Amino acid sequence: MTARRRPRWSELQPLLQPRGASLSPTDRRLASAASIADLRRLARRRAPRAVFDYTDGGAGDEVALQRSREAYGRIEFRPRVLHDVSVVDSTTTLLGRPASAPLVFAPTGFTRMMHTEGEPAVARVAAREGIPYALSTMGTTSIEALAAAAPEGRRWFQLYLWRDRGASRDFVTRAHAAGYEALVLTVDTPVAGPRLRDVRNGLTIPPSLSLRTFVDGALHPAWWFDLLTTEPLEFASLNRSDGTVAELVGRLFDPAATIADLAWLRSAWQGPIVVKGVLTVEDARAVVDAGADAVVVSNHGGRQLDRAATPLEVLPAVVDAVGDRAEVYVDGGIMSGSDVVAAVALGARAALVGRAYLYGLMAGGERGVQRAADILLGEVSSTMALLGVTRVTDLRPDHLRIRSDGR
Ligand SMILES: Cc1cc2nc3c(=O)[nH]c(=O)nc-3n(C[C@H](O)[C@H](O)[C@H](O)COP(=O)(O)O)c2cc1C
Ligand SMILES: CCCCC(=O)C(=O)O
Repeated sequence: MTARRRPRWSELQPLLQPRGASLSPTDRRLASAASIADLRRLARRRAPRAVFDYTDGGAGDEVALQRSREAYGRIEFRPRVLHDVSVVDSTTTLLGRPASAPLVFAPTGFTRMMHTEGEPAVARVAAREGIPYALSTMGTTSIEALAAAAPEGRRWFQLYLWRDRGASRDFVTRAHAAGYEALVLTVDTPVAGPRLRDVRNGLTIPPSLSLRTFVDGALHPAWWFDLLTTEPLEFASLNRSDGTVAELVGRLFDPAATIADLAWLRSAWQGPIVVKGVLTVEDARAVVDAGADAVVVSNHGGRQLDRAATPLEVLPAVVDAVGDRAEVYVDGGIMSGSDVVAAVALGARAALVGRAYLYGLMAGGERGVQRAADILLGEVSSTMALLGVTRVTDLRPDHLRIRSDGR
């Protein structure tokens, strides 16, 4: 009979080490995030309140923001079983070029305020994952620097029309010279939406030092340290501009822009034009008539006109009206890959996400954005498989129904 040998300490040690012990604390936190909602919780802890609120918040009473999210909660899937789903292909084409999934990283202003790695981090993840990313006119990385950071990526440039039309023309010229593939003209921001959280927090761009921001920063030292050790924000379009978001919009954006400006843009830009911020069939028809190649059904993530229509609800009518002449995308409130699949089943060619990747960025820079992309793309594939669908083009409205009881 052999005696039972007592295990040696060296053999036990690996079992006693916490899982992922070789990872940095940030990586460990990110690895424990199983959903975009988890990344949001991490983001809330790391970022100063004013920065988190600017990202997370909406306009007015945030009714449009809430409704945009709730619309996805009303989706009930109708899975089809006993279909071979051993290989799921989430690829598609957007504006005539391949994308690994029907997903786009939406343009977001002041991204380096959320984390100093900023727009280049977002662009690198998008390039790695084979999805397009739109740099904002209000971005904090120049058009050229972003192109250098992700030369192989699908880069779009989002245009706000300036009062100074010479400056708008310059952005178009620079975007072309730097190899951007498409322009995204955002049309829902003639004036700033009333962002009440920003008013209450006293947010300025760049954040300015006051007792309130000092305390906010002191409570979030990691963010503060990063900010102090990198260069000041560099704007995509401006050398520098200070003020509240509403002041910047009032000073720079042209509230007199009309459909004639879209016609001008059509003549000035040879590549595809995406018009972002359409919420009615009438406007969708008008912008496609004026030369748009794609429209984004969007209420700007509930950040502009509060109680504006809910994008997912408007989507099918816009697809019916212009879907044969233009690609139709949707955004607002998308927090999972299954939301993306629902939007595609209802006729969207792609879904844009803003906050989903920004929560990742705030939680852990580029690695956090990568985590957000992994979560979203993984969920797109698993939702398709569970629905019994292996190709994006096979997603149809009859894969879901919309519950009217709100549960
Ligand atoms: C912090 C933040 C900044 C934004 N900045 C811009 C911008 O500069 N230009 C623009 O067209 N849209 C901007 N948007 C709107 C997004 O492009 C997109 O429409 C919206 O985020 C979609 O909703 P979601 O965040 O719920 O995904 C911004 C959104 C957020 C959250
Ligand atoms: C309003 C202009 C600044 C960026 C932006 O579009 C947003 O915060 O939603």
